[in-house]
Amino acid sequence: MRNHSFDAMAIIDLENLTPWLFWLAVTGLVLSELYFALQSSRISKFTGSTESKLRSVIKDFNNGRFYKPWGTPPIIIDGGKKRLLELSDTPVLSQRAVYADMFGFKHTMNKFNHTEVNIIKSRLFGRVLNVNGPNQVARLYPVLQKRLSSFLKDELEVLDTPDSRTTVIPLASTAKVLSSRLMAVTFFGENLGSNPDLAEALLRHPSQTIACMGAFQFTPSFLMSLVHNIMTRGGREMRKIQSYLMPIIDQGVDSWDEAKGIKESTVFYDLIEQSHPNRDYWTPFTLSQSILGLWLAASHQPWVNLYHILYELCIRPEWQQIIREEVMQHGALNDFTKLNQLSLLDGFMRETARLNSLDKIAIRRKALEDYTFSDGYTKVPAGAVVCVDSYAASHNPRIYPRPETFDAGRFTNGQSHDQTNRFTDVSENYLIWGFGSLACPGRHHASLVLKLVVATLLVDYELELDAKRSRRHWMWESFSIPYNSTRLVLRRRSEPTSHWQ
Ligand code: HEM
Repeated sequence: MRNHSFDAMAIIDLENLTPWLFWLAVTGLVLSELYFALQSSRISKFTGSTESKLRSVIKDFNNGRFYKPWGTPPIIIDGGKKRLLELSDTPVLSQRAVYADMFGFKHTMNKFNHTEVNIIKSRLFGRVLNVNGPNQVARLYPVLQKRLSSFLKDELEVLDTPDSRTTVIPLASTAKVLSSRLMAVTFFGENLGSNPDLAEALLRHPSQTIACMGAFQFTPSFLMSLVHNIMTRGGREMRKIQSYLMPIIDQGVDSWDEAKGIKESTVFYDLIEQSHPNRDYWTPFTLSQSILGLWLAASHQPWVNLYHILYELCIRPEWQQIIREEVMQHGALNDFTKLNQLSLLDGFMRETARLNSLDKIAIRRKALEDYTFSDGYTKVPAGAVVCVDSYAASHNPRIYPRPETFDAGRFTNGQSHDQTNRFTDVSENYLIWGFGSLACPGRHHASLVLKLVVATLLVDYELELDAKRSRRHWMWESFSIPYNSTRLVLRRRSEPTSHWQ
């Protein structure tokens, strides 16, 4: 293992924001908090309440309550399956427009057309990830095991080694780098995916995009391009990624130096092949630009899930033992099909996701024109964002008795009345993947990477939180964001089953 420091890691990595932008944002937030706090108090009570308002502003900032009080809040609708499908699949309620606005894709995705409603793209991604994906990830499993092994040996950022069996690592950044490295293999294969130059760009670009998303909230639109250029050093990583991909797309998959068998199982290969007949539309530039968007989708959620799964395991040591035994009894570590079938591991991950989703709202859509839902009542004006409350769905007591309780066995012991019970299932009572035809097509890839990491760590280590630095997450708007400071203690088990040859 070697000490390794990465500077583009947290989902909103404050160190990564240019300092003056950060302080500008903080000042803007404080002023706006004050403005809204004072505006909401009656003039007659103004002087009496000013002190307490000031105190609450300070308290909010101490508690990490960063948010954008002046933004128009999204319209939250409720509803069953039919309404969720209508929300998800109505073309004028655009998924892409929401994310393009949120992440400033026009800048962060190299001039991405942020108003397009692009069914061609969704179909291509769906076919590659959702239809072909499950078989492909299974074929890549041994390569991923190898990559995980080399990461644990050579790339783990070590904070402390109190004794020869114990290693202390940063939980959030390890989860982030590790899932990026593994996901890179599923996308770009063993050689290209492990190329250190590309791997770093693949790690940094999503972090920069998310940091830009934070900064864009305080940036007048005419300054966005400048801010983006400062924060990303002229879009260096974005251009680097495209410069690796475009020649291969242009010259075809035969020009790509990757072992046979591995190459054909990657997302990149499939994207090139499936888009080939339509190369006039999918030029090397357009396809590589879309891959940047796909990579963002693939990067920013899995690591947060990994963070929470490891955190939950740390505070439930009995479940470490239960899942470890399940993995070992089935000899599942070296057989992805078996690993994927383990119900306790899968149920633990689903329960973690039920209670710890990154976003408390789901199926965000922006109305490209005025829209009235088929009930005739719910009207959405053009430009508004409409969505559902995923927190409420996953805390419905009729579906999940004692919904606040973490019950890791819920999906095997009858304490869930949802019709689905798998981590990767899509359900109206479990919206982490969204719903309808645009539900996350990459969930099988995410599940593979998460299961591989969790099972491997459990077989080799006891997991603990470093009590001194174990804060969990803070809220930013509807997002719950892991703390960077949380430390994970890996204690090598006395009888490790050495599965690495
Ligand atoms: C635990 C990890 C992940 C979670 C929780 C997650 C969740 C989501 C959610 C909530 C959506 C939006 C659905 C909607 O708006 O209706 C989405 C979309 C998407 N996700 Fe994921 N995702 C994860 C991992 C991945 C991975 C690994 C990939 C790629 C390999 C991926 C690819 C996509 C794509 C392409 C879309 C857009 C779908 C479209 O436009 O048709 N996701 N994901």
